Amino acid sequence: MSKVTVVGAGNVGATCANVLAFNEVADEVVMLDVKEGVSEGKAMDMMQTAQLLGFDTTLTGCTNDYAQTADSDVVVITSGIPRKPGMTREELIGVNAGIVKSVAENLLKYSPNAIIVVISNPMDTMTYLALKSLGLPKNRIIGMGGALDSSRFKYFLSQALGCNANEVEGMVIGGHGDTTMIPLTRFATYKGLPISNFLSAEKIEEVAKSTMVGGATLTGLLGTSAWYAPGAAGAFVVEAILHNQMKLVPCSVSLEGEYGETDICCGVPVILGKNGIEKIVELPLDEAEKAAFKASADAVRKVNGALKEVGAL
Ligand SMILES: NC(=O)C1=CN([C@@H]2O[C@H](COP(=O)(O)OP(=O)(O)OC[C@H]3O[C@@H](n4cnc5c(N)ncnc54)[C@H](O)[C@@H]3O)[C@@H](O)[C@H]2O)C=CC1
Ligand SMILES: O=C([O-])CC(=O)C(=O)O
Repeated sequence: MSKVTVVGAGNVGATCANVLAFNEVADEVVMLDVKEGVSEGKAMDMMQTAQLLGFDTTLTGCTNDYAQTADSDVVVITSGIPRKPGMTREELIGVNAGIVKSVAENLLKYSPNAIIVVISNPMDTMTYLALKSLGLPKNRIIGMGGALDSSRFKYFLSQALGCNANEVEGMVIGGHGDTTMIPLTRFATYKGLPISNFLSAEKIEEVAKSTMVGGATLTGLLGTSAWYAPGAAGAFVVEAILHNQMKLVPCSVSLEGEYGETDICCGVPVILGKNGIEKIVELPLDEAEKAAFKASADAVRKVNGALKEVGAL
């Protein structure tokens, strides 16, 4: 029996739980939120789609009752506030650091062997906080950002190419921030061929810029940040772990010398399998890409510095 807990049954958490159930990724999905009745209500609503959609996963909800999350294989943390138009993700640190820390500690009490997927923003810093405060091996702490950013990159590429997004390959590494993301345009392909065969340098630059501000654009349109693709990206990462898929996915992970960085969680390609991070994959970056990664890591490290100021570390 496989079990996944999703903490935070708001926009992202509920969507993630819904995708996990619809795709029968786990036998059991538990949602937990502090808002009385919300997780229970959303779980019941989703369970009433089971015969319509034809899934067997059992969904339950609870209000802050961590006993219900016991023995989860994977836990997903989405609790915390989202940004509003005009804000950066980094501005959320003051509120979200305390929430993520206490949620992670509670989860671990009941699921000591769980792999932890952090989604709450600022995600790289929240992942670093989980790593530092829980003291777990680094393969079990995974920040979700790159899966989403890469999916957006492929969307914008497919729009520019006029093709289906499944026909393109592309990855985004670096921090999950408006200015820290690095869409790897040099490695992006359309049917295995470099995109530079099909798109002008200006168009490729435009795609990269749209990708980087993808979350901010949606926040401007929606009044709060996005949830369909973020929830699906969370479920995608959970599935790769739980089903031991050995997929290559950019995730925010603890770096110990890889990409020239230490004491930081930042987005790099990793192989995801039953142990969480099975391997960090080092790409042959050129000088410009290396410089971009260093600048991105420096910016993430600066935000991590604020964890002390807000009393989280
Ligand atoms: N890493 C990524 O790629 C993405 C990250 N996010 C982040 O995910 C987080 C959630 O976003 P949304 O779901 O849109 O927000 P939301 O406001 O819809 O949901 C958040 C939920 O967390 C709950 N919550 C707050 N404190 C809690 C606690 N101590 N224990 C349990 N539940 C608690 C709230 O009651 C609420 O239901 C935000 O920080 C957002 O910035 C959003 C999209 C993508
Ligand atoms: O934009 C935000 O604040 C939420 C998020 O991380 C995303 O959608 O990429």
